[in-house]
Amino acid sequence: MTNYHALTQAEAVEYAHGIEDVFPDGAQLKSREIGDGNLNLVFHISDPASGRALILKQALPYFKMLGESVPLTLDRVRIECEALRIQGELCPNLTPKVYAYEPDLALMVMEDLSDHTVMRRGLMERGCYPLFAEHIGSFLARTMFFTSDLAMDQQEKKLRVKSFINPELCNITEDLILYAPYTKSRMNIFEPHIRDAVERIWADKELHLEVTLMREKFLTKAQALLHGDLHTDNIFIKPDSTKVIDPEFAYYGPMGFDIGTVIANLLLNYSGQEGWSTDAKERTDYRHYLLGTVHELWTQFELQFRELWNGHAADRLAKTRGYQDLYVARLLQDTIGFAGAIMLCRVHGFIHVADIDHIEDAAAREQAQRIALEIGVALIKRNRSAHSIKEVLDIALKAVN
Ligand SMILES: Nc1ncnc2c1ncn2[C@@H]1O[C@H](COP(=O)(O)OP(=O)(O)O)[C@@H](O)[C@H]1O
Ligand SMILES: CSC[C@H]1O[C@H](OP(=O)(O)O)[C@H](O)[C@@H]1O
Repeated sequence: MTNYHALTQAEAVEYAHGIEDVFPDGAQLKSREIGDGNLNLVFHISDPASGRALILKQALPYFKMLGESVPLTLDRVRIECEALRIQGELCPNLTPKVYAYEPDLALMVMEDLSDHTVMRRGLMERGCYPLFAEHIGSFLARTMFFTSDLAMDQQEKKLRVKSFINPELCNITEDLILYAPYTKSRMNIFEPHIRDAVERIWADKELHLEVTLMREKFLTKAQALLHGDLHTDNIFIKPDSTKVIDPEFAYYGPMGFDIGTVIANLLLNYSGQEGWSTDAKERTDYRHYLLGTVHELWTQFELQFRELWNGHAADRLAKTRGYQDLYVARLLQDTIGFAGAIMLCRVHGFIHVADIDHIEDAAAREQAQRIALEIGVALIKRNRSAHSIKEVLDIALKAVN
């Protein structure tokens, strides 16, 4: 990438002028850098006169949140664009349109989704999204079924796996989610008031074995093309629309990781409710809504996944009696285990979530952290014996009662 340099606002505007069919000729464009994520520059470029806008996202060759001394591959933009292309073909209404990809500058240009809300923010304001479970169930079922060996020619799938080898970003997950939280690593960041709970996690050998088995799956199970980072900051939402962004962590991995990430983020918000409302009924009602969404999400996913399997499976053994049931049962177990691991790392690991960290009252924040740790540990320990999504709801209810 010899021509690579990080764009200035003025260069971003100039680049945006060249994108066809978005802005009228001679538009006076404005630019704002809105990148509040951990890794990239994001410019919002708009023409106030026509009301049109686009997003220009550029990767930096290092971890934005850690500084220039910690390098990070620019190849992640290729991965993100290619994943968005595949996801866009399979779920056109659930992904942003991509207008341009410029490998030399490690940038992409896409549809502006500012008319949607970032889902984490929406949940923190107790928003309800009646179509979310169906939409995300469809996204998960379609993107994962059609990229798996169930639906693809096995030779083509292997080439796909090769083009989504994403070692540096996978390494972030392998270390920060599936290793450090179980050790006295300096990558763990947590408040002193939960040290006793964290030390119990560090000492829990039964838990460590379960996480080791899940880590093995993440390292070795090339089951489907995953989004790889499907948390609620990467979902844009409004009552009638859901859009999934930012698949730069995409790789071929175990399907349960993506489903588990969505569920974990709903349960992290669930854990933080004491911090967001002083009204007990309001908290209970919203928790009820969140658990209903977890249940409906899995139900929708399972329904749609089975329908796709029955209508489109290409693998010559896919119709083997009992295979589909066993496959779905194992998927649920993986989902539950990964959901638990993602919850723990977002409480005492390196990267946290605003649903809990932004609670101002220290006692309410501590309560939220303890609830999330309790649910996370219980989900991980249940992963290999679980038979129903209802077990997740029971674990979550027990933690707040
Ligand atoms: N298509 C989009 N429309 C509107 N805002 C966006 C869009 N893509 C990203 N953003 C905003 O830019 C910020 C960072 O985006 P993201 O892709 O998550 O970057 P990172 O990969 O660094 O986390 C977030 O606030 C996100 O909401
Ligand atoms: C050290 S980066 C860790 C963290 O950052 C990613 O978040 P995002 O790109 O959405 O800001 C991802 O969740 C990783 O776990």
